[in-house]
Amino acid sequence: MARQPLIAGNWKMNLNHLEAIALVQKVAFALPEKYFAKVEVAVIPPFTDIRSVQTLIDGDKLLLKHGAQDVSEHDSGAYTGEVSAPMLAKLGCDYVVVGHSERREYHAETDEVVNRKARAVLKNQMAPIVCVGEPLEVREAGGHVEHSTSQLINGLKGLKAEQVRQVVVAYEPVWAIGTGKVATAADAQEVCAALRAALADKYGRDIADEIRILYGGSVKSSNIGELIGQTDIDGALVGGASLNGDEFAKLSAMAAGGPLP
Ligand SMILES: O=C(CO)COP(=O)(O)O
Repeated sequence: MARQPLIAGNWKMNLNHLEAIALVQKVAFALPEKYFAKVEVAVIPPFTDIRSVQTLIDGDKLLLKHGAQDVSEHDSGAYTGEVSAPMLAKLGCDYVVVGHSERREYHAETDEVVNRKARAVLKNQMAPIVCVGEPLEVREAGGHVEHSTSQLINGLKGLKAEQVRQVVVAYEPVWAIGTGKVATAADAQEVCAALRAALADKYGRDIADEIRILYGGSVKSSNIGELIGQTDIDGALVGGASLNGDEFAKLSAMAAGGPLP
């Protein structure tokens, strides 16, 4: 079964809501509708931008999807500063990133936390983008496959097979994030294939074949073609390059199989 590629732009902590509107308009203007038949394109802005982005997408019937970068594991209550999955669902979010390495590193998120967040997202009919990936010292010691597969299997613990089907996986080697140092297509494929094999082991081949596995780490329009040409890479989680509307549109068009006119 063919998996539809997904290009998701993780804006991280960039752009206020006015800048967000300008960027979404730019992407929508630069990327003709016909490309959306071949690639799903999502923007993942900061929480404070989501309402503006949702209003624009809905109002102009744009084909872009949108999501959030994080979520609380709790549904409601005395959790000052947190944003819940029901709140994000109400804002029409399609995707929620969980377990990004920046959250794991700066906010001490463990696999158990990531697992509870993924469950909260699924319970509210959105798709979690579960991020995994090794730091440089693990890669240098040769433990990258083991590290990433174990993060994934722990992150999905206790989910039913029909929930696992909704999950998107993102392999983001920490050493390739924001460094300009993209993993070679072969390196990325090695880990993405291992992640799919681990999913097949645990949930069966049919489910593993349905799940989209993205690569993330210094993805640009100039390298997406080679990455997406790999058997087990179904798109990208894009940081820096998603902040430039023309570049993000170009990158998305490349993932759809052809350059922009
Ligand atoms: O962390 C990333 C996306 O979630 C990747 O960021 P860069 O594309 O800026 O390397």
